[in-house]
Amino acid sequence: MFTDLASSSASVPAATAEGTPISTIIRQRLQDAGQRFHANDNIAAFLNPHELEQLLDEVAEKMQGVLDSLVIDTVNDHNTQDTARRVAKMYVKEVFKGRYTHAPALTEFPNAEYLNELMIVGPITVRSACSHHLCPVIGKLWVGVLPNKQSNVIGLSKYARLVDWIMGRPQIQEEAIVQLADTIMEKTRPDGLAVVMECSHFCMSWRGVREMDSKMLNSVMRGAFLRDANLRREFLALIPGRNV
Ligand SMILES: Nc1nc2c(ncn2[C@@H]2O[C@H](COP(=O)(O)OP(=O)(O)OP(=O)(O)O)[C@@H](O)[C@H]2O)c(=O)[nH]1
Repeated sequence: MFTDLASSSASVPAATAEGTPISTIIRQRLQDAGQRFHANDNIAAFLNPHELEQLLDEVAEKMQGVLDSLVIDTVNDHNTQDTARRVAKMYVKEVFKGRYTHAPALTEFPNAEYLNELMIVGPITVRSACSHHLCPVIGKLWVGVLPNKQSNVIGLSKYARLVDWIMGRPQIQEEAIVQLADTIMEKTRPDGLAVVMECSHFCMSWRGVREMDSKMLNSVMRGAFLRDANLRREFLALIPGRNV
């Protein structure tokens, strides 16, 4: 089970300690609140809005240190002069922004016809990075939902927004799919939920074992999909062109 820090109501005192790195201040808040801050945890509730810029500045400074240690002449090499800041921006505001921003708002519509038929959305693009090497993890996933007759339904695009939020953190695929399923269950309370994910891990192709074609496939079934083998079969049979 993962902690959704974004939905917690932790109070966030403003940074006061002059000269203390902003990451130290944020980490202290998390520790004081007893909150986990693994790579795939969301810590938005522990940051004041302006602190994201301060965090970006700090990461850029440390990234410059990495480039210096890699013996890259960032002063004279026109290609790398702004690389430290570019990489910091990419981490904090782009590829890992799912750690630092609150969950997307989910527009709900009344389930006026009390529908509870199977609905599938996908393929939804997965863009993430592995927690081990911070190498890209790129793929797609499908979500199957058996809505509850009494619950509201959410807008279709919101599944893709939730995927973007959960995958926009350093992840491992096994934990990512569970985190996503837990979040969809918590926010929509369907009778059943199925998720299938298929990803290429660049840590296995670009580097390391350099295996270009292998992918990781995994699935999570909840509620009615766990109990009903026919529903499971129907979902898996309806996923269009998964292997194309
Ligand atoms: N189970 C799982 N493993 C992953 C995932 N993403 C990356 N990995 C693996 O995590 C492992 C990290 O292994 P280490 O042995 O610590 O790192 P390494 O020495 O660089 O390993 P190699 O990749 O084999 O060169 C590698 O085997 C990766 O393939 C994921 O989503 N799930």
